Amino acid sequence: MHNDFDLIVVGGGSGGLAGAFRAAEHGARVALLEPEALGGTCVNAGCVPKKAMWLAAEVAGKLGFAGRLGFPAQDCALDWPTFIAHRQRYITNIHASYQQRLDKAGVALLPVRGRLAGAGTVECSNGVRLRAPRILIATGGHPVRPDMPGAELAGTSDDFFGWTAAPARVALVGGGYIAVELAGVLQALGSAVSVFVRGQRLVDSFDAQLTAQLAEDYRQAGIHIHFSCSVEGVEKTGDGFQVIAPGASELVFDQVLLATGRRPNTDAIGLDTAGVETDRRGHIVVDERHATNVDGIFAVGDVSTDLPLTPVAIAAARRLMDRLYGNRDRPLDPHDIPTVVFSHPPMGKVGLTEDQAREQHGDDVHVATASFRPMLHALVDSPQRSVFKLVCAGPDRRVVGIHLLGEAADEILQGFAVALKRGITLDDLHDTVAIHPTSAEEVVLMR
Ligand SMILES: Cc1cc2nc3c(=O)[nH]c(=O)nc-3n(C[C@H](O)[C@H](O)[C@H](O)COP(=O)(O)OP(=O)(O)OC[C@H]3O[C@@H](n4cnc5c(N)ncnc54)[C@H](O)[C@@H]3O)c2cc1C
Ligand SMILES: NC(=O)c1ccc[n+]([C@@H]2O[C@H](COP(=O)([O-])OP(=O)(O)OC[C@H]3O[C@@H](n4cnc5c(N)ncnc54)[C@H](O)[C@@H]3O)[C@@H](O)[C@H]2O)c1
Repeated sequence: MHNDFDLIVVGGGSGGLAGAFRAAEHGARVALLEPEALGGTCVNAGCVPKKAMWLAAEVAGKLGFAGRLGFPAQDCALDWPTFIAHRQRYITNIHASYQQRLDKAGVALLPVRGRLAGAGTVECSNGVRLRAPRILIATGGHPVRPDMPGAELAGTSDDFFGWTAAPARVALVGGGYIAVELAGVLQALGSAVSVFVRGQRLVDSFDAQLTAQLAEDYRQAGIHIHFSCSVEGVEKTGDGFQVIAPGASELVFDQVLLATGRRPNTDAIGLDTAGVETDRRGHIVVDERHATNVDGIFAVGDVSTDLPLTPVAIAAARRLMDRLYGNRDRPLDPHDIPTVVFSHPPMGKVGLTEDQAREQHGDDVHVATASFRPMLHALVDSPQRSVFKLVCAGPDRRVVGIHLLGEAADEILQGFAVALKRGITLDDLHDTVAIHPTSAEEVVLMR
């Protein structure tokens, strides 16, 4: 049977683009199917616009300190339209850069939706059928709305990125990455923020001691967090929206955002036709080499059972293409993946939390913690505290977890994540001379 391409990639987000580029580098003839803007969630409605808003919020926080440090007081309110023009120009440049790179790499970019029509065949939304011996599914995911009355009155993170002003009163439903990140941004940019969390703590995949401090930092910043509070619906009132939840009956909001998780984009992509297996939440089941149960069909990124983070999608796609076309087989290690919540302050982790370490190593766990005020916060007498924590295990006190909450945690973690992966011990950290005065030095000084 005639093949049009060596590889068809369905989805031009983080994973799909990385796979298309790497396969083309190895000489494969690649078609990339993407009906929307290049870059997918990360570039258009995720990491990139979110980080831009986070940076604006950081600047707002610093401007708030300026008056207390002796700088002349000034109006710190953000002019959203101006900032958004900068944000979107940055994103447009990313699109242009991807387009140029695809052209240079000889990848055929087709602005269509794809669906599997049997092994080796993809049917495009314009009716064209393409054939290739290998297909990569990288269709990502979308926000879910809980099944409750009035859910359609609320927005999601996708809607947030369309806003051109900070609403005066915002409710966020959820206690995960997105709820915590958007709560911090909106409060810093002038909204009065309430967060409704079903459970008893924020981002519960992170260390409990750090998330408790983050909740306290948010409380000090004026954010109202309602823990153990299940939202049962949203209603329109005279001048806004009400969240139906215990203790919320008096509260009215201008906007309600649902940040209650995401689902994979697996509907209508022909998985049944091709016989591709999914798990109970609809993610495509892949093995450690990102192969599905069907020969020649692979999946990476949020559509798969992998951790839904951009660098994971990219690393998985590159390694897959190195194996398929470059004769180099290095499966992605799913352990010890560093990750940061862009809260205010940011919170990062790599490896095991203290609880996980105790489950795996019993009593043979040593924990070192530092809780301190970063210098700028001490200078302006702000109550915000940093909490850093090392989790070590075994007789040689190998570092199995690093947890950082505080200014610059997002930038500090990456280098220490390399060290953890290389198997360093607490003694190795103590043998390293500190850089003073920094927050990072606490990592090598903690006992
Ligand atoms: C608000 C928010 C903030 C985030 N912040 C971070 C962060 O700071 N750091 C981080 O690491 N991760 C972050 N993430 C997660 C990150 O965005 C995702 O893990 C990443 O984008 C997944 O990449 P992907 O390639 O799997 O899917 P996506 O980037 O979602 O790309 C999928 C692409 O497939 C296309 N597509 C869908 N169906 C079809 C079809 N049938 N045919 C053709 N194309 C199709 C879509 O249009 C889309 O462009 C964030 C996510 C959100 C929502
Ligand atoms: N900085 C980053 O790297 C970053 C930022 C944003 C998103 N992401 C990725 O995207 C994924 C999705 O983010 P997210 O925040 O949507 O999901 P999440 O899984 O982090 O959090 C979902 C939250 O919603 C709550 N929830 C679920 N159903 C609910 C309901 N019916 N009512 C009330 N609460 C409910 C959960 O308890 C949880 O607190 C993350 O897991 C992460 O991998 C990463």
